Amino acid sequence: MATTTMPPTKDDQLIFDASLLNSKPNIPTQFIWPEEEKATPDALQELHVPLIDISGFLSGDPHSTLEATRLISQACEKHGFFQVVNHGVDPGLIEEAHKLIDAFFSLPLQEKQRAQRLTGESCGYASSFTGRFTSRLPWKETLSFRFCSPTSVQDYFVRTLGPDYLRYGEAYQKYCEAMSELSLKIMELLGMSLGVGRAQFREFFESNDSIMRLNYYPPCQDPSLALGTGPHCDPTSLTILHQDDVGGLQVFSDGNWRTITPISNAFVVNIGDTFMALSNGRFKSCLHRAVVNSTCARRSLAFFLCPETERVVTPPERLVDSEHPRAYPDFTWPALLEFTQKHYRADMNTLDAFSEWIVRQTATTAAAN
Ligand SMILES: C=C1C[C@]23C[C@@]1(O)CC[C@H]2[C@@]12CC[C@H](O)[C@@](C)(C(=O)O1)[C@H]2[C@@H]3C(=O)O
Ligand SMILES: O=C(O)CCC(=O)C(=O)O
Ligand SMILES: [Fe+2]
Repeated sequence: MATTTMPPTKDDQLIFDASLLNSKPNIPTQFIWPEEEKATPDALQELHVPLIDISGFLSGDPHSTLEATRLISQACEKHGFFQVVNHGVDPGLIEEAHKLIDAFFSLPLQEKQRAQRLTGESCGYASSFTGRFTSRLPWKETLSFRFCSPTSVQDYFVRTLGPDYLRYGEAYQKYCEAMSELSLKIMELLGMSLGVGRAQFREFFESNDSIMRLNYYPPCQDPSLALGTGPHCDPTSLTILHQDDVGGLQVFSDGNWRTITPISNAFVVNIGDTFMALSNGRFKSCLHRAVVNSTCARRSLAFFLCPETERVVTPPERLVDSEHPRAYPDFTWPALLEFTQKHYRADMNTLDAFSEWIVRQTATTAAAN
């Protein structure tokens, strides 16, 4: 199979510039995924999951709340994935957030690089992950930023890119606030589904230190060899994702990759590793990936709910007993984040690898004292 190598830049750091790469007949080898991870035709089958209507729960209807918690338990015990509709988020906010993805990623590369994500950092602009990994690169560009206060997003855009980007800051600040509110409501439902009460996880995440990511997947001339986002479980707690109408998200369920067809009025929700640990392993962290296509660019908006930095991730007592011993050690979110940025490439085994790493670190520290 003929492949090209990545064009080197002046400081020898590889750059993913899709408009240049796309004009070549073949994709660079760094973007070719191994046979066992590539997109396969069976993944074209749809994953059948109920759309959870949360309007009844939001307005306090007990019957509808009970039904929502039943469906959520089923989905989270199985694959950690569901979709919500009638969520109350303003469609105009979502539309604006998608428009600004297009506006940002169509800027010249040099302008986007003013927000360049530094090695080991989780925020900023990343054109693929060329500086971080040398193989199995994702065919995408991303912009990630922190949401932790009523002005953090706004401040990020203005500080990093200048006052001309205030419009972006304001729009994404509002979007993150809506996502944070929605995720707290979902935390109430998750608490009820796990039988630990409505307040348990809502209080835990009330003041959160979350991450917002804009994903932009340019068309790829050979989509059967590449992946937009490789198979992974999100290390974060809960992901609320809105995909545009192009499609590309796939979830692993019952031993197969399955497609999640976009629904414009729905949010895709998935459990991440941190919540799997909080639930003592009862709810599964969702294994997912995104494929690319040869004709049109795809966008997705991902809000990753994360605990405040000093909060200890430990399951409620009610979820630990002799039949369900502790599945994971206590940790803080920054320790897991650092693990994924500096020591381990996030995949389907991140939480187990991290748990073993913590246990080893603790033993080493104890031996040294
Ligand atoms: C192709 C990829 C994108 C990703 C790195 C990966 O190899 C597969 C995991 C993805 C992940 C998950 C955790 C973090 O959100 C992230 C920034 C990371 O370090 O690994 C993402 C990367 C991404 O989504 O862009
Ligand atoms: O774009 C998508 O559909 C998935 C993105 C994703 O998994 C991520 O950003 O962690
Ligand atoms: Fe993800």
